[in-house]
Amino acid sequence: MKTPIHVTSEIGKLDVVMLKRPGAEVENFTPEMMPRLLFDDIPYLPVAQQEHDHFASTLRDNDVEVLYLEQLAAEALDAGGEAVKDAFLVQMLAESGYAAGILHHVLKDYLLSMTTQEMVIKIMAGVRKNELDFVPLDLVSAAEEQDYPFFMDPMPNLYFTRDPAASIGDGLSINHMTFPARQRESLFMETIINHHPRFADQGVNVWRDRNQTTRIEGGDELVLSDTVIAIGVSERTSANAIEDIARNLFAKDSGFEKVLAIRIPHNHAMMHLDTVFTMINTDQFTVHPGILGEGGQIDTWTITLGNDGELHLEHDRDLKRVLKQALNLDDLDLIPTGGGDPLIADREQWNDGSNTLAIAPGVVVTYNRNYVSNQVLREHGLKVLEVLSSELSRGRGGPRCMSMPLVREDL
Ligand SMILES: NC(=O)NCCC[C@H](N)C(=O)O
Repeated sequence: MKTPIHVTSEIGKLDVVMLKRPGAEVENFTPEMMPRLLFDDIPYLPVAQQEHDHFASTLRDNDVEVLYLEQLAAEALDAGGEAVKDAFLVQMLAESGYAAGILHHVLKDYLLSMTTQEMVIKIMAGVRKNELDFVPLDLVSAAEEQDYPFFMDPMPNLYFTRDPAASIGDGLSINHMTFPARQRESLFMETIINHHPRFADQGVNVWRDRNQTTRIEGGDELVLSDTVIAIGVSERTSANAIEDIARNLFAKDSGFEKVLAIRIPHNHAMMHLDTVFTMINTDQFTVHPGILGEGGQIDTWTITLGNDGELHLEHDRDLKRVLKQALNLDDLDLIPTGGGDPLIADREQWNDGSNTLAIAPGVVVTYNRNYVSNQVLREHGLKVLEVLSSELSRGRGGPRCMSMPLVREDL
């Protein structure tokens, strides 16, 4: 059966992708809230939307079917019926701090007074206290910061559809994310997989669900081939989660036989592996020179299933050697962000210069602002499709972060 999720590489011709058009959530907050919401600035929404539409039309022009998270979520809830919508709301409210109590009921009634699509958009955008004709007088509310403007926080990072879930082979991981600002996001994807007619009962495997305590995010999950995935050991993805998903992939007949764990610095600029390293052709990768130590060294562990049924880990510090072995390549081209100039590399990495989205082998979508890295990619023979990036980049994610491939052609 052809499954609605099928991704056996980072670079196979992209057929179907899921995006989220930035909505009110990307400007519905104060500067004070930015660090907690993992944003470095407040985007100008109309321009962010224009830029995102340009990104989507670049993909459509290259024969990619573009689906939208916000639409799929509403369709899934409608297809599921009253009970599914109710259960979704109960869970979303619980995860927003309202498992019970008067505010649980007030917020639920408010959200249910809308159409399903309006409700989904409202949950994403956040619910401000001044929207409701209700002043809570209970003890829990009294203990809260009275001036705090929200009952339910906005989810500005939703347009980075890459992270709450990751397509791997004929399935996906639905992720338990690291920071509270993003943890509710994966509930939308779980709802879509379970109830949207395009995905429900269509043989989609969930390799790892969101009801886990260990942390993993899609920006750290790279499908290098139909047998190998790379996972960043990062600020957002823990070693325990990597071992857990490796065990599941090996046990569940996924086709994957090798997991390369790659340790990257743990900081906001390099929060995921795909902010510093992406695959762009059968033998070409972008890499931010700042993650490599002396002589291009970086800690990697190749994880396989040992004959004893336990995970077997092999440590190596030579990234090139590890990739060549795992992918059976004689040589490969690690293309440095910013052409290797440390200042340009740091500047362009900050604006997602390493975060390329391959839509076919050797064809990548990048932000236009990273003109040095883009030129270097062209010099290495890549076809580079540039998209607009003044406002979208303020959320600290690039074209790979803003896209969740659902179907790619096999290589
Ligand atoms: N895959 C990615 O690197 N996604 C970018 C996520 C940016 C977002 N502001 C975050 O900190 O989670």
